Amino acid sequence: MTATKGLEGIVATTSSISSIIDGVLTYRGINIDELAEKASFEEVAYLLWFGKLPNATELAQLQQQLGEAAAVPGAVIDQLKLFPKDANSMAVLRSAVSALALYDAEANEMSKEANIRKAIRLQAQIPTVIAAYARIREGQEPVAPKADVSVAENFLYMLTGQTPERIAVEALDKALVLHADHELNASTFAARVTVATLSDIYSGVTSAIGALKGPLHGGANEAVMAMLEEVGTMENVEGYVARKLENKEKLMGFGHRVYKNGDPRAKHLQVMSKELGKITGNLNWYEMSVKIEELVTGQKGLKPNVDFYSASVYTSLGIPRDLFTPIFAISRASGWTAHILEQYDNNRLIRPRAEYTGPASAAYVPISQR
Ligand SMILES: CC(=O)SCCNC(=O)CCNC(=O)[C@H](O)C(C)(C)COP(=O)(O)OP(=O)(O)OC[C@H]1O[C@@H](n2cnc3c(N)ncnc32)[C@H](O)[C@@H]1OP(=O)(O)O
Ligand SMILES: O=C([O-])CC(=O)C(=O)O
Repeated sequence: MTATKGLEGIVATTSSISSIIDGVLTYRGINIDELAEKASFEEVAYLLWFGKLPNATELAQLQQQLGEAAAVPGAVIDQLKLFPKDANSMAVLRSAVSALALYDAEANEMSKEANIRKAIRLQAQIPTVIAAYARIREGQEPVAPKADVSVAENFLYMLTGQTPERIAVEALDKALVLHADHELNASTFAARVTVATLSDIYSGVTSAIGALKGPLHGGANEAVMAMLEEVGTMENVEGYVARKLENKEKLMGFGHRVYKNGDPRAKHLQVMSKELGKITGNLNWYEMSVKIEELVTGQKGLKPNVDFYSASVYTSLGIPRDLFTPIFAISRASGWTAHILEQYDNNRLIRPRAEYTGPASAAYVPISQR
């Protein structure tokens, strides 16, 4: 038995939800480039869950279900109020999703219908929890969700209490489409491993949030913004990149386990970053990002991944840095739950082996002799 570090190249399951073939990403066979231009996040969530694009009635029904489910139990809001005000927002989300299960009468109901209802509830409630905590920590009351607006609009509305600009809603919606699913990424794998024990969907999503939080995965978008803030101005870019490369340190938002010739989602976020920078009158983050890309790709051959330009996009939308990874979770909740449903449909316990590297045989030494 020989281990493959990081399971690189190991095909661990079959899935019909999304594919990465020759660097092309599809959701249910539809190219991400087309979805990014034409589909709403709700259409994409429907596509991931049900395997086909919704017709107008099906889409309206899903939008209604999401709107109606968006309010979270008061007990969960009360718990958010008890959390430290300086807690990590992904840790808050992980705890809150776990808490949501306690107030869902169907939490441990394992029928397919119940699991679809819970997937929709989770999708609807995750943005509410994130926005509520963002306000609570600032000493403000949470804003109740609207029942008749998109996930993107509702999130921005709940953050500020103001109706967001159309352009902001469109940008966030597109970002949600781009992040919705990505084959067997680490957080989705974590979700599938958890529910393959026949544990419940909340446990699967809680595991996934824990995995997404790390800076080698979803947490990279916050690390990118931290880098841009540290660099500060265009004049500092060259020195910063040179230092990082010289010290063999990672440049956040670059590289990918699967894409070696570039992440097809990055170009959409780059365009959005530029457009939003023009609208806000601050192209600094975008221009520094372009310069960093030029240097890192030129000198190291590494291409930006989905997290790289999303950092400047979210900053231009006025979103605080520590909500970037939670926003990723809003989107990826659709993919996680689609994968959980798929896992339940054709389940087998996921239990690989480890190559043992410890001593072959060791004596038990009584405690008095150690
Ligand atoms: C949504 C997402 O999860 S996208 C990924 C988000 N994560 C990041 O942006 C963090 C920065 N990137 C990375 O850490 C990595 O590229 C990962 C984790 C994404 C992929 O990791 P792996 O597939 O294990 O690649 P690995 O770490 O083996 O890298 C291969 C080589 O490229 C280098 N490399 C990879 N990414 C980077 C980077 N961002 N900066 C500098 N060097 C890098 C490695 O140091 C390694 O060099 P070596 O062969 O000289 O030792
Ligand atoms: O697939 C991966 O390894 C990481 C990634 O890009 C994602 O989850 O979107």
